[in-house]
Amino acid sequence: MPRSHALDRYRNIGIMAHIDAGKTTTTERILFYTGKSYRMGEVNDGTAVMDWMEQEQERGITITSAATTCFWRDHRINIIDTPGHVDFTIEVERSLRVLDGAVAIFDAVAGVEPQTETVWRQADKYGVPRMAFVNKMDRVGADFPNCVAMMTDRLGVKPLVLQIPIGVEAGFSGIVDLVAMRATIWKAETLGAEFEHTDIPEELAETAASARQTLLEAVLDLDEAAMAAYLERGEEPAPNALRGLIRKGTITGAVVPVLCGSAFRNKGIQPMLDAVVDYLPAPNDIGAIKGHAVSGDRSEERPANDSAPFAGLAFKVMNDPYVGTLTFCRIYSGTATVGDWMLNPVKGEREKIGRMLLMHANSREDIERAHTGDIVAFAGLERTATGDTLCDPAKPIVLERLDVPEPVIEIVVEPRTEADQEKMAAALNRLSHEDPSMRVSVDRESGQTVIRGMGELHLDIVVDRMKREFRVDASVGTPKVAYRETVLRAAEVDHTHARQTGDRAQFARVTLKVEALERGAGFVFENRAVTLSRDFVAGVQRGLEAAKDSGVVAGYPVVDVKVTLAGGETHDVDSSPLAFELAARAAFREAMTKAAPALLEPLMRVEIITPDDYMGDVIGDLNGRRGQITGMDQRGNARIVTGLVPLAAMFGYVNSLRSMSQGRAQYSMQFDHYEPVPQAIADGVRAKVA
Ligand SMILES: Nc1nc2c(ncn2[C@@H]2O[C@H](COP(=O)(O)OP(=O)(O)OP(=O)(O)O)[C@@H](O)[C@H]2O)c(=O)[nH]1
Repeated sequence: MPRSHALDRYRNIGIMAHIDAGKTTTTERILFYTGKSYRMGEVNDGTAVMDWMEQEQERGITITSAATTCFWRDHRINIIDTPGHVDFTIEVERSLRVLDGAVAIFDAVAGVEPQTETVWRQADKYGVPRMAFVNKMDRVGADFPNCVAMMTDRLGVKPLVLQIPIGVEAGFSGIVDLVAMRATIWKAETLGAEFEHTDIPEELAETAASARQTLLEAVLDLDEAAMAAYLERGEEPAPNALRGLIRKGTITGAVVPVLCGSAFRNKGIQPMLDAVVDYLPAPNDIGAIKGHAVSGDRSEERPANDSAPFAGLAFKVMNDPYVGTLTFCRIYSGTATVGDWMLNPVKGEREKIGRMLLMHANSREDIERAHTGDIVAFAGLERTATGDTLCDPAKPIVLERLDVPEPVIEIVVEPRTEADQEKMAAALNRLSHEDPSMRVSVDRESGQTVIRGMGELHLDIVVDRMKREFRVDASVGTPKVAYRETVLRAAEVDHTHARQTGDRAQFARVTLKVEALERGAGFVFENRAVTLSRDFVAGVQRGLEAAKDSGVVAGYPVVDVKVTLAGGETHDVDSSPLAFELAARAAFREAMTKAAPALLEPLMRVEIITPDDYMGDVIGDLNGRRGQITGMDQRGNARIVTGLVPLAAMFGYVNSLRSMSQGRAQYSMQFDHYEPVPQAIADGVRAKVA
């Protein structure tokens, strides 16, 4: 089966936005105009095509990213939906990891909101070229220039304004295209499917001319030859040449094209699709995909073409009631055919392609062959988890994994019956396969199952799915902060494990040093005991792996610590890997105790938007929550307060804020960093655990 479109006619894009900016509505409109969905869904009545998970419909938010394929101007556009809620960071990460370009949606009233900023930085990390769509131009208070100014201030980007709105709020009717220098007006009665091109309205002529000049200067700045032609001969690039220059600047990240519209009022979507085709990169614009060899650090890469060996990244695993496991994979090089064997080099397992599906928002299509640039779903793979590579068994490569954020909140779940116990274990195993940002562990002492995640909403949804999809009956504890432990100083201990059990003796002696590492460094082990055999060192490592799960302050996982095995002593007969494992565990605890152990708590970055009247109360309340105010700002007639507040003090904040402001203030919150807990609070946490 040949490919339907040449690789340069592919666009793998994501749509990113702050919650409620209108991502789902925009995606809906795209599917409508590209002919893939026959009924226009409305988020408000829960019929949106992309939001098909039960919980999503009930809660009216987009949780999982669905990949869908549509066609525009003889290009194949694969859209990967990304959630806007920060609790689903991992969904954003995994989408960004496989995208070639993104459309960022802004609310024309709110401008750049905190979550947009977060997602924007994540996209920076992956080097994803972007364009901006300023949505909701029909809303009261819509302010296009303000939104553009905020992109410069908050995101530090160079916005390239390609359109200006015609009218605003209820009078918003179309746009002026500054590249073609003409107006586009939508006919309301045809759900935005029809529009006409007209001359630029007279009252906008001057504004348009000056905006065009700004655009021209910014673009010419990117290309010396074009600039020379303009300066020396007064030649303005023709529209197509101008588009070429804009495309170049977008792909290098030098500029961010800015468009506007109103998805809800069916305006601005078709030019946005044109811009996706004109300015966002094709897979072959991105270059070869990088990875490394299965063993060792040797780097490897694969070119983006069908004749290279197959390599793809599994970026989403989900359970489908009809098909079973669906593994979404972005193909970076080569082709995949039903019946082929693939290697999962991370797991060292082979998987056979039994069935391959192309996903549309509300239907799926069985395909025999997939090509470079495609995003497909393999059905029935059992061993591959989110983030794993799939590749040609004869040419193994491991592609870079996703960054998985650390969980900050935890709950205890207890199955009601023995049968539920088994079902729960299976359900949690399955769910953590799908979602690497959710961690499950069993407390060694209490035997209780603990689920850790990114926020209250994240855990709510995990529990909800466990109950509904897997029919597990379980009691669920209240969410608690996922504390961590670390050390503030260094300490070295020498520990001997010598025990006589029956007629068998055990002996191991280790010298361990623990020291503090910077935040986010994790847990690092170094072996300097050159005389110890490899088996014994492996025993030490096993002991440390077990011991680091439960620190000496209150039994929380230990992070940002380096442990050095500085020396060891063996006995000819009585030493064994197990003896070293036990010695290391005891030595680690002893060393931690001597190295000023401390409890770490997650600090959240909080932004509150409140009417002036409640500003004092909001700040007073934040202070009472051990909050540290980091900024105050004015947006329109609202005040914006930003601060760092311990997560422990933020439970139930939504209700407090509501009653404090008569429901008029809003907030958003996201994890910032871990920090040592003040002594008095640490004592409280310890007392609760003991
Ligand atoms: N006035 C106006 N409202 C809009 C527009 N686009 C979307 N909305 C409304 O804004 C709300 C949020 O839109 P969604 O499309 O669900 O936003 P989202 O970004 O997908 O939100 P999540 O899925 O929750 O992340 C809905 O009530 C939409 O009807 C627009 O252009 N104008």
